Parts: sequence; structure tokens; C-alpha cells
Amino acid sequence: MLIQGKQMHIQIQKGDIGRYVILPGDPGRCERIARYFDEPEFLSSNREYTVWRGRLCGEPVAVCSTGIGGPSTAIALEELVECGADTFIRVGTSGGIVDSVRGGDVVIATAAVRQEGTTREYMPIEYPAAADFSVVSALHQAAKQLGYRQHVGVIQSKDSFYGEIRPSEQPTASMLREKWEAWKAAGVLTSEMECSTVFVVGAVRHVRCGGVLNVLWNADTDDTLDASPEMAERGVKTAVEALKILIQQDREEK
Ligand SMILES: O=P(O)(O)O[C@H]1O[C@H](CO)[C@@H](O)[C@H]1O
Ligand SMILES: O=c1cc[nH]c(=O)[nH]1
Repeated sequence: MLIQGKQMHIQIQKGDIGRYVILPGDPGRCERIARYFDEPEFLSSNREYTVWRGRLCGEPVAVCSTGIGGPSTAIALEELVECGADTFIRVGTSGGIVDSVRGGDVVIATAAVRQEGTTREYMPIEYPAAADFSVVSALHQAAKQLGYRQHVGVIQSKDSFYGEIRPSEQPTASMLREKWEAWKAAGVLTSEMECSTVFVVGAVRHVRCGGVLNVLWNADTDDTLDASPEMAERGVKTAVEALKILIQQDREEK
């Protein structure tokens, strides 16, 4: 929705950005991510949305924060698509669910459990929140080249951060624990809050989306927080390298 020529929330317009966008949750991470671009340039800051742009392999790229959770993420994606973007990589933090996923690992999401409310207003719950195959492949290749310990598979997106961290304090404790154990038994890798929205809104708007998550800890086996700068950069570096791979592939396909 345009207000005085700019998208109402992200405060940019068509022509400001190109096809490729990195989506962190935290607006504070946008500038750091933009430092990986050539010619980084600040575009806007409004509410939880901060936008920077630049170039990779000569192609226009951008970074836009989504804020925490589904509603603000859906708004960011809708408005970025209206500005002409069609390829998105979410970069975020998460907490390992299965025992093999540990602090410092990188997880590439092929799909997300829809334990949130936003995407139910887009598609019935039977519809899967699946990432785009070409974006997943590029992320996998990028993490491999960078030599990171990576996992590729299904992740969980939920609405309640403290429902994950302190389930026993919620009136819904038994439901939360039962679901967590079910995800774990099925090999769900890690828990975060925005991928399912990115994937479902992206599918509905016919754009390509994927996600790469830094793992901060494993909630069940090790709650030592790994928040070192090097750890936080892993997902970002993976996303940047994956965008370069996609840009080259798109040029070859033209
Ligand atoms: O690191 P970001 O992208 O914010 O992602 C994770 O961190 C936040 C919770 O602390 C949620 O947004 C969750 O998805
Ligand atoms: O455990 C975690 C860590 C970061 N973000 C989440 O949503 N969960």
C-alpha cells in the first residue's frame, strides 16, 4: 500500500531495490549485513523495518529487517514484492530441537512447521510452508564452500518465544511440551519465528524464498549461549554467498 509514493511500512518505492533481498529479524543487523555489499547505502528506517541496498556481482541487492514474528514479516515481504523483489533469504537465530543441532551450527530450512497464526490467514493449515528448491540448493552449496557444520531440513516457526524457552511457566505447558517432543521425534532441526511466514507468503506471491539460521544453543542438551561475532556472521556469510550463486545462475539462464 502506497502512502505518498512509498510503501506504507518499509518506506521505499519501486526502483529503490532490485530482485534480491536478505531478511534478518533485527533492524540492528542490517548495516552489518550491508557491509558485505559493494556500494552499501542506507535507504530507510521505520518501526521494525530498516532497509539498506548495495550490489553483489554488479547486481542490485538489499537487506530489510522483518522484526519478530509473523505479522511484521508478512508486511515486509508483501511490500518488498510490490517494490519488485522476487528472491528472498531469511537470516536469523534459532535454538536447536534435535540433539544433533548444537550452538554454532548453521541450519538451512527446506520447510517450516506452521506453529503460528499469520499464515493461517493466507492458506489453510494443510498447505506446507516450503522453501524454494533453488534457494535451498544455493544455501547448501554456500555453507559447504564456507566449511560450516550445517544441517538441511525441516525447522519450526512459532509465535511464542517464551513458550519455547519456558514452556513449564505457561498454562499450555503440556500442549507445548507434547508438540516439542513430536517435532523432535520427527527430526525437526531448530526453532525460530519467521521462516514459515516467509515461505507461505512467498509461495502465495510467487517469489523464491529460503532461510538460513544460526543456532544459538540446544534448548534440551546445552543452554550455553554461543553469541560470538564469528558465530553470528555464519548465517550472513552463507546468505551472501548463496545470493552470488543465484545471481550467476539467473544470468546463465537468461
Ligand atoms: O535472529 P532473529 O532473526 O530475530 O530470529 C530469532 O530471534 C528472535 C527471538 O529472539 C525471533 O525473531 C527468532 O526468529
Ligand atoms: O531458541 C531460540 C533462539 C533464538 N530464537 C528463537 O526463536 N529461539
